[in-house]
Parts: sequence; structure tokens; C-alpha cells
Amino acid sequence: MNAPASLTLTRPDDWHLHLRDGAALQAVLPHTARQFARAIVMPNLRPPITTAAQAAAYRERILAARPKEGPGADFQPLMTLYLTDNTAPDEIRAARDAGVVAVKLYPAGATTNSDAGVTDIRKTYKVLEALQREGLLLLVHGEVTDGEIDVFDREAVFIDRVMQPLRADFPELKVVFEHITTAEAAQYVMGSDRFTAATLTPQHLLYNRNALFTGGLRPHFYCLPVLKREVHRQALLKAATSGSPKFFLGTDSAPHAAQLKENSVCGAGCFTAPAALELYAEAFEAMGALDKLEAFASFHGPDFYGLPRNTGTVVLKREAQTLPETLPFGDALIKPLRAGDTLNWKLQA
Ligand SMILES: NC(=O)N[C@@H](CC(=O)O)C(=O)O
Ligand SMILES: [Zn+2]
Ligand SMILES: [Zn+2]
Repeated sequence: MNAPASLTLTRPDDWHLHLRDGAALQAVLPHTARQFARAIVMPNLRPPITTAAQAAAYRERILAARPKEGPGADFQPLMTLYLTDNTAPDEIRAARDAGVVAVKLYPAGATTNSDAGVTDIRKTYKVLEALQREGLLLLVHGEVTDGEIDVFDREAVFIDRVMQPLRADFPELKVVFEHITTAEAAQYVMGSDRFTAATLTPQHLLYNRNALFTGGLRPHFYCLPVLKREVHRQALLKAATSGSPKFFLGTDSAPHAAQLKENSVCGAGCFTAPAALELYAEAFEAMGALDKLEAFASFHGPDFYGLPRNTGTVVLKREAQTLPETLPFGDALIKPLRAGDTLNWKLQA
């Protein structure tokens, strides 16, 4: 396929998204709802979403923040629970009945708002049994938090220390290795059975770690797991465009106010929601693989989750669009990844 003028895709979903709450939720939700029919909503609020009742209430707040008409009015959030050392196994059935589809494992201290996360996965084994039994998925932020392990190695070490034993102990639990960033993780998932899959973000497909240091420190490229070397990016691109159903779209769009990104301590997270599909199209086109984008964005995710594929389509046109420098974010401002840059693709309204 060489340089098509437009691409028509079955309506896609975002299988890893941070929407936050309150004014931030109001500000960011329309960007996602315009592009994606559904999204897996991460539970790392402060305090985190740890019960079925909290998930149900958060879902109502998200529904209320949707555009009243037009594209996005029918957006559906798919809810998750935040796993802690103290999650009660009984909460899983209640969560399933409340429409929760997955539980998220954050190793304590691994990333933004993960203080309440799991200190030792063995403490959660009763809950994991309940997940396997009830047919909910386990979503994993796959990095060890051991301060002696180099930040750039934490994902690879997680595979040996946590992922392999977890897979051996819960072979039929569906696990999504979220936002993978390394050749090791891509290879691990590619070689695993049908119960393991992975999401890939636009930033990890488009950038290597040089982006963090181009002409100075670039906070808007800082997310966790941190960007890696070019060999890793190439492995991720290969996985994403391979056609394997084990890899699918999860933006990990993680909004932080510009003032908190451009700070002596910069929060981890890239805000990619405003032009997520365009960014993926750019990455796939660079691989000559635009024909693989639809399955990655619209088929592999629902197939793995056991949910129906969407009906309807979206259209991406080859049309220059310049992203705004800033966008409103409650009382603050937020900068999208690639703020001020001109992209080659544009989603049609
Ligand atoms: N990816 C990030 O860098 N940040 C996410 C948390 C996460 O997904 O790890 C956030 O909530 O800001
Ligand atoms: Zn994460
Ligand atoms: Zn995330």
C-alpha cells in the first residue's frame, strides 16, 4: 500500500487510558471519545479505585462527562480495579457484577499514583484465583521497583521475577502486559500462549530514549516505563505491525498539567489522547504497514478481551494538522505530545 490519501478503519478502542477525575476528566475525555468507541480506564486515582462500588461511581462520572451529542456521545468506559495487598477475593465477583472487566497490578512505587500497589504478588494469589475463575483479566504494569535494578532494565527483570512465575501459577488467567517497551517483552509475549497479550503506546513506537534529551531535558517525553534504545523501538514496531493478535492499541495517554511536567520533579506520563490515531498511523506508515493498523487498533483488543468488535468506521485523511501548543486542563493547561508540530494524518470529524 503506497501513500493512500485516506484510511477507513472499523471504530477502534483504546485498551489503556488514564482519564483522571473532576475537571481533568471533563477536559480530557472528549479527545478520546471522539476517536475511540471504548477504553479501558485505569484505576490509579487518588485514592485508587479498589472496590466495585467505587468503579461503578467512577463509571457514572465518566458517562456524565461525555459530549452530549455528536462523535463521542456513545463512548463506553470499561472499568478496572486497582489491586492492593488487601483486595478481598470476594470483591472480584461484585466487581464483575458491576461491569468491571479487569484488575490492574501496579508494583508498589512503580509509577504515578502507585503507592497503594502490591508489595509482593504472592499476597494477591487468592484474588488472582478469583480473577481466573470469574473470567476477569489481569493488567500489569510490568516493572520491578527494586532500587538496585537500573531503571532501563526494570521491565526485562520483571519478566523473570514476576511474569514467568505468574504464568506458571495461573496458566489460564488472561494477562495483558501493558505498555511494553523492550525487545525482551515483545519476544516474551510473542512466544507465550493465547492467554498473554500486550498493549503498545504511540510514544514507544515513535521514539527512542534520545527523545528525552534532544537539545535539553524534554519532560513531555517522560513516561513509565521510560523510553528505551532504538533496538527496542524496532522490536516493538515489528511486533505491532506483525499482524499477531497478541498486540493491540493502548495509548497510555496519561495527562499531567504542563506546570507539573515542567517542574524540578516531572510526573511520568505522555498526553497522547488528542491525536492518538494519527500518531499510530505515522508509526505504521513508517513501517510500510498501514494495512496492519485496523486489526491492531480495532480487532485484536476486543478479541482478546472476549468482547464484540465495534461497528461503524472512522476515517483518517492524509491532511496536515498542527497540534495546539496547549489545551485547557481544568484551571491549568496541558501540553499534548508533539504540541506545535504538524502531523501528516487527520481524523475526520
Ligand atoms: N505511564 C505513565 O508514565 N504514567 C501513568 C501511569 C502508568 O501507566 O504507569 C500515569 O497515571 O500518569
Ligand atoms: Zn503503567
Ligand atoms: Zn498507564
